[in-house]
Amino acid sequence: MAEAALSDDGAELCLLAVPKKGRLYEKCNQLLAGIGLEYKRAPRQDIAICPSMPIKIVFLPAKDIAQFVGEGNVDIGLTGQDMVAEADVEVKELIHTGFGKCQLALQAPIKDNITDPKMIVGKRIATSFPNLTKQYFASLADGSADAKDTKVRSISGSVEAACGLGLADAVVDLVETGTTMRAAGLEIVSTIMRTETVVIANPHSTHEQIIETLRKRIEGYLLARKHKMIYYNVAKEKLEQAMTITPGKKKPTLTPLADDDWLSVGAMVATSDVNNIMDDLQALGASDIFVVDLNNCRA
Ligand SMILES: Nc1ncnc2c1ncn2[C@@H]1O[C@H](COP(=O)(O)OP(=O)(O)OP(=O)(O)O)[C@@H](O)[C@H]1O
Ligand SMILES: O=P(O)(O)OC[C@H]1O[C@H](OP(=O)(O)OP(=O)(O)O)[C@H](O)[C@@H]1O
Repeated sequence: MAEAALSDDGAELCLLAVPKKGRLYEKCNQLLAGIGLEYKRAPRQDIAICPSMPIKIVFLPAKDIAQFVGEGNVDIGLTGQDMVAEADVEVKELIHTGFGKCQLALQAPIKDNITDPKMIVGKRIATSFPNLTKQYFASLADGSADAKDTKVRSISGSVEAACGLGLADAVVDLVETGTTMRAAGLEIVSTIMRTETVVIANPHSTHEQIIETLRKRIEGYLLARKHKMIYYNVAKEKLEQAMTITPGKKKPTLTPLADDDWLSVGAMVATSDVNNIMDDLQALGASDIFVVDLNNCRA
């Protein structure tokens, strides 16, 4: 266990790890701002203290976050499920954030026409996920002698280039849009796992209360990001139909208007549905339809 970080008054600080660069950096930074964790980070420093909570933020490579949270050096962190699986550590998965979605896939050159992952057993694989790759091939080969012959070479970046360079017959790497894969002349042979960014915590952390506060704040922030508030006026006789279009999270809020035959309705709606909902309400005869962004919320 690492030496505990202390606040000015000597209390132990909860360590929160976020990716220091790469794909997840910007999204995680927005999330920190959204949950009120402002911090000052000196140039080139990977540690920052939060004035508003007894928390020290550590900026680490996404790969190390899973390892450090699992081993208890850090209390809570944000990283990919792929990194957690690769590190093979025991962590509590607190929240699926819905961002950083992609898949870890076995990819081979299109020209080789590999139709079954078993065709790659015994060949050379390049990856930055050596543990998951070895496990995958062990399960594929059912313990046959060929499984041991599959050579897994660990490389840290630009994995897709390995086949073109003659270093490997196939690669295991992340695919989101497939642009990188196609540019390298590769195609997916099989999906090893689907992954997204998760909030993880060490199961034995002594900072249970702070972790719980962070969990609630992050959940509220993510819920707000996925929803908007819609407000509109509707004739009382159309209320029942309007409520089927906007049922709200529990129920919509109804407010009387100066005109006894009409009501004002407020309801939470999914961001992805908001335009269809406005179309449907307008077609029903609702008027003065407004949509308002949510900064944060609690269910
Ligand atoms: N193309 C992608 N689309 C969505 N999520 C991704 C993508 N690539 C990576 N991720 C997610 O982001 C995590 C970190 O990936 P990233 O490549 O940024 O890490 P890194 O290796 O630490 O950074 P860098 O590549 O800059 O060294 C991955 O473990 C995965 O969960
Ligand atoms: O399917 P796509 O949308 O093309 O995304 C996949 C690429 O994204 C990641 O790399 P990244 O661009 O983060 O850089 P890296 O190779 O340096 O890790 C991953 O390692 C792939 O190379």
